[in-house]
Amino acid sequence: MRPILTADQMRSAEQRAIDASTSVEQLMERAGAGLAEAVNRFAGPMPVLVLCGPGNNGGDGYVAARHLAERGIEVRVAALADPASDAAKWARSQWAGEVEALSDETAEAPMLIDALFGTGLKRGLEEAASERFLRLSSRSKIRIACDLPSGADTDTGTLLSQVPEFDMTVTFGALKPSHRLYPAMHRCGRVVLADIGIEALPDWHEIGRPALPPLDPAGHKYDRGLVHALAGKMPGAIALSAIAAARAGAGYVRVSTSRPIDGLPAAIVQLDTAEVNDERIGCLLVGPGLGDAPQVLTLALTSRSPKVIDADGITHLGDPERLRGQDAIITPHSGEFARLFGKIEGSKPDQALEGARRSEAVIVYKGPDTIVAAPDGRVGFAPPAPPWLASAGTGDVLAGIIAAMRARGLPAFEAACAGVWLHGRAAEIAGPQMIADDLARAVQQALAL
Ligand SMILES: NC(=O)C1=CN([C@@H]2O[C@H](COP(=O)(O)OP(=O)(O)OC[C@H]3O[C@@H](n4cnc5c(N)ncnc54)[C@H](OP(=O)(O)O)[C@@H]3O)[C@@H](O)[C@H]2O)[C@H](O)CC1
Ligand SMILES: [K+]
Repeated sequence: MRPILTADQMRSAEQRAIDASTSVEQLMERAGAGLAEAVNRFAGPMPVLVLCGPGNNGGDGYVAARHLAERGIEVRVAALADPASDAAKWARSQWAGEVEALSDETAEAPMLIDALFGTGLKRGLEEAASERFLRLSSRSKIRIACDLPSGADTDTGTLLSQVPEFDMTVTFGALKPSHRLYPAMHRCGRVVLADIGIEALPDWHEIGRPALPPLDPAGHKYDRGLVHALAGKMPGAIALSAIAAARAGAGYVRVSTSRPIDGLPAAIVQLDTAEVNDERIGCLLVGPGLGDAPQVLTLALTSRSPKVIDADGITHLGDPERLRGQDAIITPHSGEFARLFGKIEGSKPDQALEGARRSEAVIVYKGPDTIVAAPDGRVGFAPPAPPWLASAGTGDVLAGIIAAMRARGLPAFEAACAGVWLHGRAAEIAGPQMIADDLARAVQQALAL
């Protein structure tokens, strides 16, 4: 799993490396060399224009320019301003070529490397600089960002000025929150992580392929996890969740429903009773299609089993403190999150963490940039998911997959992360014209790959 550090945490990690007798220039040399290596592998020997800013991001740009030129690549460098830091001055002094001043006359090149600003960006780019940056990037065939696309705030995903779409972003030591937060994440292209020898042991990471517990050859259906779903007024939604839970490998899926649900596979058992204190339940699932039936949520909260609470279940909670001691995972989108927790300041991960602490629940905060937050401070950031996931019923499928992961024995945070990853992978497999029913079936393939 790739670590994620905020700008401040990155500066501290850099300082620890410096205290352990690595110089900033050494770190910059590794960063620029890593950038050049990634550029060369990704795009091959294409003429390059490197735009360098005044700080250390610009310094990385000068180093990369030198390494690319040493590989025989045609490189031009245009500077927005003179280097302001000692390390950037050093990097520029090592670049033997010419440095043009970035102006309206600067000519484009087939490849653009943006080393204007990185984690030190404090405000949007000035108008003239922004126009030149956008003009040159629109005229290049391949755009590569050094550390971050210039204009993207490091920690929040916000764009402080206009940011073009990049093909690749090469970052150093750890990813930054904006590589995985909307809207900045969708400007980064592929995010490549170069090792510069700093240690990052963070609580935040990018969600990767889950490690699922191996199946016991002698295990029975309860060992593989019993998901018990509680239906409400619109049983189609809980049917999608139940199918997804079964396809995600739960050994047994049961649905308590007051009326028979059409179209459920025969393997999913329908019950007209709701014994929620059966100790064999690995995960209780409530909320999809619940509608105006808050008593079903109240019943679920009397159970000692782990639970996933989604959709109307979240709406009926009212007070997040009801979740304390419940071993719950909740899966709100931004509207549900705001209704449950009210206004919380800060970035999306800051808000999700505050919500997790208040409720003692693991929170899957959904959106174009889904994140998972745990009360102990861990945050998982989903890799980009296909845009066609935004269709009816896909949230029900996610809740079902997470319930299956929990019932299969993963702890709450890991189960939520695994569910989010499998959901995105299943959407890629199901393809752009998928409906939620296809997504539920594709979970099976996502697990097998
Ligand atoms: N952290 C590490 O381990 C390493 C990081 N590297 C690279 O360094 C950058 C971060 O470098 P830093 O110098 O801190 O910041 P930037 O290069 O992003 O920019 C800072 C300079 O830019 C000025 N500034 C900020 N915003 C603007 C703006 N909108 N317009 C004009 N100028 C701006 C700022 O000046 P101020 O006077 O405003 O403070 C600074 O001069 C990181 O992203 C990596 O790429 C190292 O190379 C290796 C180790
Ligand atoms: K940059």
